[in-house]
Amino acid sequence: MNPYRLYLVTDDRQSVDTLQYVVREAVLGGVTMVQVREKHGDVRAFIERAEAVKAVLRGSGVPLIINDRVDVALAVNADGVHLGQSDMPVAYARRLLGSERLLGLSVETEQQLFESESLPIDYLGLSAIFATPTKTNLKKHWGIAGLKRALGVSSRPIVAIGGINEDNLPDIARTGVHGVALVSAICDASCPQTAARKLDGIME
Ligand SMILES: Cc1ncc(COP(=O)(O)OP(=O)(O)O)c(N)n1
Ligand SMILES: Cc1ncsc1CCOP(=O)(O)O
Ligand SMILES: [Mg+2]
Repeated sequence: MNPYRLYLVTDDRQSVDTLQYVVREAVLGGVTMVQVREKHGDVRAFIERAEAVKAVLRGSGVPLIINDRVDVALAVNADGVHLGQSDMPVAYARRLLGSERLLGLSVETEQQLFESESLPIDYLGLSAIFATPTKTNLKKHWGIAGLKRALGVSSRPIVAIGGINEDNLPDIARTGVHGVALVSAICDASCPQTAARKLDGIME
């Protein structure tokens, strides 16, 4: 099973109850991986919210990934970490995480894409495919052409992220990309389960 196919990234503006509801429903709808992304609270709140998601995921077989923070991932015994270009360097993270946990890295430029080939990571987050209100401090929009180029260059699984929804997903899926990561298309949906199921159907 490809764990990257439909990758939910959580919305840190949602309450813990909503967070748990969204994750539970999204898993029922076919999400294959969940990342807890917290950009505003303190580390204590991050751990509490990660534990809340972990409780929902227990027994589902869906891996729990922590955004940005290796310490939080270790504290809650998560399945992996997703790092950005200004987070802990991946060589340090890999040493702390060991070889079993998943380690993902955001790639925002062609240069970073080439450099990533020699890094001890499991997958790349190609950031961002399209403009998105969810994250506005983006270096570049790869578009479909950039995604195809990256797939031709990288030997690692690629997860496309940024502005992806059910309207543009068919074009992305046709590139053969390993997975797509989404925040608003699932977290803001009136029924996250139905949304995830539709997106999963398109990825198939
Ligand atoms: C799967 C995935 N890909 C890219 C990102 C973006 O990470 P980063 O560039 O570190 O930005 P923040 O998410 O930390 O704002 C991601 N989170 N997940
Ligand atoms: C975390 C992140 N990294 C690059 S774009 C993005 C946000 C994706 O959110 P959405 O799926 O709502 O566009
Ligand atoms: Mg980050």
